[in-house]
Amino acid sequence: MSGYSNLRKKMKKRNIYLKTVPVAEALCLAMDALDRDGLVGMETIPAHQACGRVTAQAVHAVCSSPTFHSAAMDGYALKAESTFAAREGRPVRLAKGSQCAPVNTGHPLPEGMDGVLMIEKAVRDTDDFIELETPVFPMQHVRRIGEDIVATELLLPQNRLLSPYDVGGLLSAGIWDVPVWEQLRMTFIPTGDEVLDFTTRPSPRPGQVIESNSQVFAGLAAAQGCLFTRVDPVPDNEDALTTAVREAVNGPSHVVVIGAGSSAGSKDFSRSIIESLGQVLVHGIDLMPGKPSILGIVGGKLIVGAPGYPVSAVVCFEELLIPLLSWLSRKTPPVRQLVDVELARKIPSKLGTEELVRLAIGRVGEKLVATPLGRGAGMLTTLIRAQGVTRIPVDSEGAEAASKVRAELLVPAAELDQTLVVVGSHDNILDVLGNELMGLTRPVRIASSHVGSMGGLTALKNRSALMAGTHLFDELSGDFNFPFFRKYLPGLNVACVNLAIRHQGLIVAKGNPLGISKVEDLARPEVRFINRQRGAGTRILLDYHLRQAGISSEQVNGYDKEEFTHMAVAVNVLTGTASCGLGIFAAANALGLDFVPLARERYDLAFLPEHADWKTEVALELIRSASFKERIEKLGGYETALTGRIMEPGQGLG
Ligand SMILES: Nc1nc2c(c(=O)[nH]1)N[C@H]1C(S)=C(S)[C@@H](COP(=O)(O)OP(=O)(O)OC[C@H]3O[C@@H](n4cnc5c(N)ncnc54)[C@H](O)[C@@H]3O)O[C@H]1N2
Ligand code: MOO
Repeated sequence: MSGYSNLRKKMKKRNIYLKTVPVAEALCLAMDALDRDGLVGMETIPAHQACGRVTAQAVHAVCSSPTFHSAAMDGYALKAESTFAAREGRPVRLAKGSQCAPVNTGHPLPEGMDGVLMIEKAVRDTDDFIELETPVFPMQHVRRIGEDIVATELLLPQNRLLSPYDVGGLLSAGIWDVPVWEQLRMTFIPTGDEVLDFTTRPSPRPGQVIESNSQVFAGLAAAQGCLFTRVDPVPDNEDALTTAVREAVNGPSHVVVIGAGSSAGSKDFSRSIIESLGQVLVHGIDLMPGKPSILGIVGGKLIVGAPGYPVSAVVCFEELLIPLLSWLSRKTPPVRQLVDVELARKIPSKLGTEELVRLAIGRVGEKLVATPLGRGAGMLTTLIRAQGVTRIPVDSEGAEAASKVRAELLVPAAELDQTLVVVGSHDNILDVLGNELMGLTRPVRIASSHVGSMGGLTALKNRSALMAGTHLFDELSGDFNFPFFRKYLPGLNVACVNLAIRHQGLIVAKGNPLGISKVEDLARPEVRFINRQRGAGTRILLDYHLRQAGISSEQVNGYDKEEFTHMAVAVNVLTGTASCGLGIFAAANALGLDFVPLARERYDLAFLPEHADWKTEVALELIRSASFKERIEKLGGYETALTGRIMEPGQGLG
């Protein structure tokens, strides 16, 4: 009984009444509630330090520029009318001192002079006189007083984001101090018992997480011209967090962010604390990730409850904080470039919520191809790997593979042309290749999508990848890849370069407690297998070995359980979810697992020569290099006898 009532009490405390609103509405609610002029004051700062700041008032020029008539060229100042008679072959002579005077660019024009002859136009130049054959018209090569800036004129209006050019203009106009809006200040309060202060360089134990969101926010805030303070992480204790929030609100910051604790957990206090100190304006936006974001107001300051998951936190920053910081600082919010991209894989989506999906984007021929990245809100690497983001509308169930979607770019468009799209089977060698390509004078970035060898061939066929990682073994011929090219890419001229011969084997727990030593062991009832997805070369290899051993798939416990990568298979073994899986040595090695070698196979990169571009060429050249071979050998579990060679049909492992 008492257990029940405790739980009910806890449930009552939980914020299960989250009511989501569209992002635009959330922003309006915050803008309506905040007194911007009261919150963000004006200050006067030295003009030379004002780049990136926003003028709070109109700025008028104090002095003109130039402040005097000035020579625009090196040459001779003179009276224009004294030169009117000059013609080719009928030079006019002017005495130095009385009729003309030497001037350099920028010098004041001597009294009584109104034009400048460029020095190279003087057909004779002696100690006493010059001669010219072309007339000078009045004010020729002269910069007049106030040509650029006229004293008293409006130089810059209010709410102008000051550029380096503006600073130049301010100084030229004799303005030493400039009225600007205060620079926004943000305090970030990381929360959570499990959250470790990164400044102590901690080693996380199970249940612990290294605090990183504050530093992501620090960088994002700096990019918005906002000063940033992080306080030490606060444990999941309502009183301690309330104190931290109160202190932050009483401090100099205009914006206070509580990192995590925004959702419905029994220790998620952000909402109740904001309610106790001020007002919650929004709890929940119609957007995933980032849904449980909170906007509130305490003591006239903006207070934000950012979700704890890194991707959700970033969405909260990008969708809510950037528009609000821009508004508070009177800046125009940044706009991302839009491009149409073709999806390399389908994006399923739930009806009822708008979803943001990050994309790895690269140019393949005429089109931009996008691979949807994982959607876990905790996947920081999706932020690292993305070049764009697409929005799946609230009323959509997603987008199909090969369909076009609109993407917002997170990088300059030119970067997409430097990206080599590799689709297909994944191997750690691709990471080595990716790293080496970035070291070139003209760096190439790899965007790789792991859809298995067959998926890679489909991508080549659809011209949505430049290269495809493939290791398809044909048991009839004993050859790799070519029999599959003939069958699935008929009529296409497909070439392939070998990256390595790699060792595939059974990945088992450290010490191999079940004594798994051969493929026959997979039929033992106590062995729980973890398979690869259909179309993966590794799965085809498994099926071959099962057939050789006379074992049907039904006999393998776990045959239907699929993972998409070697590492995911290894993780299943590490956590005990499975006792065994087929994969490469590198994956077992990375997680300290044991490896029972089963087969040697060719891991190649396939490409269409007539579709290849400079990036393909650069990659091929690098793969052929001796240093690349050396790096592969260092990984262990690979042989490099064929590395860099263009393969021939029927070559097998020879
Ligand atoms: N029953 C429900 N559960 C959850 C809901 C919901 O609606 N009902 N919403 C889910 C969604 S969506 C999100 S997003 C998260 C938001 O979680 P919180 O804001 O409450 O954050 P925590 O649970 O405390 O942490 C989540 C996750 O993030 C890690 N974390 C926290 N702070 C940091 C930091 N500064 N740096 C790096 N990582 C951090 C934390 O350890 C957790 O792993 O809630 C869902 N749950
Ligand atoms: O909205 Mo949460 O931010 O999906 O992950």
